[in-house]
Formats: sequence, C-alpha cells, structure tokens
Amino acid sequence: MADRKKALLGMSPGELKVLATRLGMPAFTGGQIALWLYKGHVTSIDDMSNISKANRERLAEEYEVGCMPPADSMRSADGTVKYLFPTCGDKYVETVYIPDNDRATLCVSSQVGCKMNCLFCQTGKQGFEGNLSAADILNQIYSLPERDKLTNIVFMGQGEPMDNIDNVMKATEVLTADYGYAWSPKRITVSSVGVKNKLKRFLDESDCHVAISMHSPLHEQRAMLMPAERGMPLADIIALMHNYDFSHQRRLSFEYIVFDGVNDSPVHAREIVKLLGGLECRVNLIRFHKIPGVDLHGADDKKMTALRDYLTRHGVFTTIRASRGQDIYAACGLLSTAKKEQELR
Ligand SMILES: C[S@@+](CC[C@H](N)C(=O)[O-])C[C@H]1O[C@@H](n2cnc3c(N)ncnc32)[C@H](O)[C@@H]1O
Ligand code: SF4
Repeated sequence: MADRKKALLGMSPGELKVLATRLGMPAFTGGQIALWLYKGHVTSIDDMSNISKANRERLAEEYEVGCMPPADSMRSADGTVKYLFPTCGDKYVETVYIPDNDRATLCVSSQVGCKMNCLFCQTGKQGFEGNLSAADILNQIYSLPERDKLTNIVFMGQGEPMDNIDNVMKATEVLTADYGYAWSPKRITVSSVGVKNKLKRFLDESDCHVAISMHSPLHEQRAMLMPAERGMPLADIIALMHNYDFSHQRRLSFEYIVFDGVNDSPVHAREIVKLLGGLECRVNLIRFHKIPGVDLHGADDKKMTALRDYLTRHGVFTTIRASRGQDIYAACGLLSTAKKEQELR
C-alpha cells in the first residue's frame, strides 16, 4: 500500500492541466489525459498514445489510471450480479449490477462499511473501515463488465454517501460533466439517512435525485432504528426539503422498510401522510432482508400492500420495491466485506 501511486481517475480536466504543468508538460496534455480516461477508458498510462513516451513515463512515475477489475463476482438466479472491487486503500467493496428489462441499474458503494450503525443493516454491522476515494467510486463503473449497458446508478451500496460527500460529489461530477460520462443527473440517485449540513450541501451543489431512508415517522422509534436521527431528525430533513424544487427534473423519494408489528400501524401511516404533506415526493416500500442477530421481521405482502394503498389514497404516491439478488446477499442492506477484510488482516 505504501508505494501505491496516485489515481488519475476522478480528476477534472482543470486539475489534470495543473498536474501536467507541474510535471513540466504542456497544459493541453491535461485535456488529452481527461479524454483518454473518460472517453477512451484506458487501463494504463502507456495506452495514452498521443502523449509523448517521455511524458507518459514522467506521469507514470507518480500516477496510475486508478482502475482495477473486480476481484470476484457472484450471479443471482434473477440475473443480478454482485462484484467485489478492490480499493486504492487495499480494501474491498461490493457493487451490485441489476438488469431489469430495458433498464440496468448499478448499486454503488461510497464507503467500506459504515459508521451510522442502523439496527437492521449488515453494512452497519461491519462498522466503518474507510472512505472510498473518487477513483474507487468511479472504478465501480469504469471497470464494470456491463458498463455500456448501464441506464441508472444508485448510491445504495455500502456506506453513507453524505459521510463521504467530497468524493461522492467528485464522482457524480465526472459522471454528469460533458468532459466525463455526460450522464443526465436524473439517471443518478443518492440515498442518505440525513447528515446535518452535508445533506444541504448536496442539495445545493448537485442535481441528482435524492432518496431519504425514513423507516419510521416517529422520532424516538427512528432513533432506535437509526442512530443518525439524533444528529439530523427526520423533521429537520423534511423542513430542509421544502426549500428545494422536486416538481420538475429532480426527484425526491423516501425509503421505508416495512417491519412487521414495528412501523406498519395506522398511526405510522397517518404520521407519514402528515409529515410528507405538501412535499413533491414518493415513498418506496422496501422488504426487510433479514440479517443475523437482529429481532426484526419483514411485514407480509398483505400488510405492505395495505400500507401502499393507504398512502396512495391519501395523496402520497407509493410503490413496493422488488427485492433483487437476495440469494447472493446482494439485496439492500446485505452488503458487507467484513469477512473479506478479516481474511486480509
Ligand atoms: C445500504 S443503504 C446505503 C445508502 C445510505 N446509507 C442509506 O442508508 O440510505 C441503502 C438502502 O438499504 C436499506 N437497507 C439497509 N438494510 C436493509 C435491510 N436489511 N433490508 C432492506 N433494506 C435495507 C437502507 O435503509 C437504505 O434505504
Ligand atoms: S442503512 Fe445506510 S446509513 Fe444505515 S448502516 Fe446501512 S449503509 Fe449505513
């Protein structure tokens, strides 16, 4: 790890021009490097063939592209594929490719583990092992075998994106900028439990869709399920959301895992309607994917449907999200590289 070179992936043309100048090259070489990275998808500096050999060698003394192929993969019966990607910090993260008719969504990770410690989440059980660099986040796309089939990206893998906002913003910039992948921000959704100040910064500086993990409309219960509620209560998140326009391109959704006998009562349903009144948004009900050692159970289909219908009838558009990749532990909240990290220690 000590002698690992710095990654070019994640740098903007402006940053690459500064770098080129520092290394004694013409500034335009920075622009050429950006083209090789984001349009050419080169895997090695040596492949940047319109840059002189001397300059490529100079660059390669300190830098590398920063891409690494997946170290492992598992395929679900439903076509979902879970990849294990190495990171620049010599750790591993999981990424899930989810094909669905004419859509193909990639669920990317933003951290190794997570420090938010939500009661129901296997990534939370792993604890926090480090932030991903912008290169690590982008590599999950850059080195994905199905890269060219992707239609959507969701930051719903390991980690809390707001807790690594600088690198998440750098990565979404490359994905949406003309110099980069030139994707519309409406193909990207960033999911968060809500982190004070960071969420506001994200809303101010990004046009990507936002998903908020709600899971309970009641303060004490949400805090029991999700300690992050103590740092940024749901009421504050919703108050903040009222300052932004979600009626056009940008979409706001709330994720709600339905736990049997915990958050599926009429009181909860009424509270959700009250809280979300006047806000342009939708609710996605999620099935609980059981994790070991946690005494929570998913509500059955009948209860999920009843909650969906109640919310929709009361003006909150609600859908039930299909679970994908459960057989390979790739479904929401099941990602963990704890075992892999232990093996490496
Ligand atoms: C793993 S998180 C990553 C993004 C961000 N940290 C968050 O919590 O929104 C993505 C989604 O998975 C949900 N999730 C976590 N554990 C789950 C589980 N065991 N079953 C179903 N969904 C789960 C989260 O609540 C969140 O809505
Ligand atoms: S649900 Fe999200 S915030 Fe909570 S522990 Fe899991 S990854 Fe972290």
